[in-house]
Amino acid sequence: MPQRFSFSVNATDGKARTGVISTPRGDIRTPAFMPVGTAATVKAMMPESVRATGADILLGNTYHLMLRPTAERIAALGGLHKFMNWDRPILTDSGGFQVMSLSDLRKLTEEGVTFRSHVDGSKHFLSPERSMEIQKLLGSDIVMCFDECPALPADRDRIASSMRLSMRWAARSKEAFGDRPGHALFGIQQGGLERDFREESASALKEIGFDGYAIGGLAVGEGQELMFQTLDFAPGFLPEDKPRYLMGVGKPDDIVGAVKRGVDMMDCVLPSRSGRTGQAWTRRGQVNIKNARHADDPRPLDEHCTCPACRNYSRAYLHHVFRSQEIISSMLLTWHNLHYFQEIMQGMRDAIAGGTFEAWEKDFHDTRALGDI
Ligand SMILES: O=c1[nH]cnc2c(CCNCC3CCCCC3)c3[nH]c(NCc4cccs4)nc3cc12
Ligand SMILES: [Zn+2]
Repeated sequence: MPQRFSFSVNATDGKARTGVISTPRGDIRTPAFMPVGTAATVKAMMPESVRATGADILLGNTYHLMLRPTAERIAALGGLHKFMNWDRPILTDSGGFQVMSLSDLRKLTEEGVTFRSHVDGSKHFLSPERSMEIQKLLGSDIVMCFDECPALPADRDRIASSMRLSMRWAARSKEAFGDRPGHALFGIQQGGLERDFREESASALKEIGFDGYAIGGLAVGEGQELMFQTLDFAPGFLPEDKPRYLMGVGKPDDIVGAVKRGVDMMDCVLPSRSGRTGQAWTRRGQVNIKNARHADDPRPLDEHCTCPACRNYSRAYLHHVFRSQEIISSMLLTWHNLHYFQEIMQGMRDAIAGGTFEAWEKDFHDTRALGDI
């Protein structure tokens, strides 16, 4: 078991790369999709089920865990891996993004952010230093810098000043992180949709030096076309030999387009959250199991899928348990969606390794165009 954190690119096809991130807690095959484990659980899934879908790594949520049960309590209980019974790699976010999108009564200064908990209104403070301390208490393997993600649309001055604040916070994050062999710290590129600010941000991060580089500030309402337009240049400013993590993405076609443009890692609540709302993602598009058209349908969600939901249950059953708000509904649809997202990642890893990414992408889009049967 390696005691260090390292990344090796094993094959490329155009800008797309496939490789492995080695960590003391196990390998992460890239391109990788990271399921979100918000309050120390991937909702409606046991950890062994998450592993069975093909996940090598999952996300822990600093904002939620610092409020409840607190990072100190998780540390006293042996850390997040032990607490949630997941012994493979965990990436934790810095908490900054969620503070800005979930909490109220926030005050943002150069120092950091003070805010009130959305749980009980108690007062809290986050800064690069406090975020590093919390993520260390949680014991995560990949730590994210404390950054600010500006809401779009924003004018160039706002984008520039926000990005420069995040770069100062990145330097403070690195300083506070210290030297932790086997643990990684990822910087986060900002700069909105602006080529010059993306380049300035990448240069600042490379100067500081990180184990991996995230692309932040996207998937915040700009739409797929503008996101792809930005991804046509933003990853290229980052080091080739380090992992690139696109934050908060996305729908299956967003994920494919991002990998095509050189992204190695992604996270999104979509497969788990939409599973709980009855939305199934399949190779032929989305299936809303709530729709009456499924009530008598004996077929599986997706006859090609090997997940437990598709192997053992009919659409009629899934329709019934969703309508009846049975707990198994969230379990089966979440399992299916995570399984399908991991299948897309495995398909791309194989296609890049075989130099057939273009053909794989064409088949991916043609099949979705057929629509659900
Ligand atoms: O610049 C960013 N800096 C830091 N985090 C970002 C995130 C959160 C990524 N998922 C964290 C997870 C941690 C564990 C709990 C779940 C989130 C983003 N998510 C999105 N889009 C999806 C969006 C989600 C919500 C609104 S937009 N763009 C993002 C941009 C940034
Ligand atoms: Zn399935």
